[in-house]
Amino acid sequence: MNQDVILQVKHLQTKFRVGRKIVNAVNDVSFELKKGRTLGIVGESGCGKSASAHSIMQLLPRSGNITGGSVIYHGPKGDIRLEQLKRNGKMMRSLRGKEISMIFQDPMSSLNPVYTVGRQMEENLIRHEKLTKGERKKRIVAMLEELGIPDAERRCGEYPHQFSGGMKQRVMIGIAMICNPRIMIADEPTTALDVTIQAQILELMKDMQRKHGTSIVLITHNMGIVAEACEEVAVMYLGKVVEYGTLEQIFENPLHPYTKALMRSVPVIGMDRDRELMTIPGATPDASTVFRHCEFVERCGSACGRCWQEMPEVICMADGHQVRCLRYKES
Ligand SMILES: Nc1ncnc2c1ncn2[C@@H]1O[C@H](COP(=O)(O)OP(=O)(O)OP(=O)(O)O)[C@@H](O)[C@H]1O
Repeated sequence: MNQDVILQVKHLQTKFRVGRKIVNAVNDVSFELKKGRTLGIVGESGCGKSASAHSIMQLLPRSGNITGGSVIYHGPKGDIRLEQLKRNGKMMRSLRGKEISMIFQDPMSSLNPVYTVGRQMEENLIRHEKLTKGERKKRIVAMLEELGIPDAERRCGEYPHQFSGGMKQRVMIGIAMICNPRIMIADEPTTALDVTIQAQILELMKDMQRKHGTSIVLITHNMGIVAEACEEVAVMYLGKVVEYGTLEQIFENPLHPYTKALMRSVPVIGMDRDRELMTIPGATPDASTVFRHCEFVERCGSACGRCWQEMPEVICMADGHQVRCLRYKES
């Protein structure tokens, strides 16, 4: 095993039961998170990004279950198989918020409106650290200052509705970072924010990473955000990782037609001004469909007869770049 890897997801499978249907939300997903780096998980809505994150954190709802594969956390006390832990067992509770934290897309629904911001930041400290009330207050104020929230001492006594959207998201980062976790999973942390604030929040996360050495999994549907913030990238489509590599590999030599389509769908700094932004035709199929051929075939501009007959396996290039496509050379 590579010493630099902190989290290893191998052939993970997660299914949801919806009535009599089985939804294959995560279907043979593998990736590695390296220490102090940011892995981007990117793909359209419904491709299984959040289900992957919730599987790692053991935060799946009752209807969801990990049915295969493994999630190995290389922690300070040795390796822990997270998928084997009870969702609310002692070990998982001791890791969640302390060593592995998560920030969610919508701060409004994640922050509790009836508690002050300081009280909500204090919760993780009470749970995981042996500190006096005064020491906790000091840590919270220092964290809010680090997050660029002016007048931190006073503001930690205020309620979420007294904060702007961007400030609320800073608080969410504060809650996630207060115990200095080794891993932070950020699920679309900037989606609800306008573009300037988005950039500030991303910069702030990178800042925190530089200062604290945090490893980040950044979930997004936006290739522009991947380009700005990530070092490694997993592109997901319908529960599978269809392309995986370093940022350079993915951006300089995209191999999967879906990755290429995603890139054409967002403006990226430096792109030709006259180039039109494209949408990907069609919609993601229902995740309960059982496929015997490539899941992307109906939306793919490069598909051939074989693509309708065979399920592509992962192909690994000599430089480690991976793709799940029969036509990656031709597309
Ligand atoms: N609680 C649930 N019950 C049933 N199906 C679910 C549940 N949560 C997610 N799914 C299904 O699992 C699949 C993956 O969903 P997931 O939320 O992981 O996608 P996503 O890529 O995170 O999308 P988004 O960007 O919209 O958050 C989808 O088909 C979705 O409908």
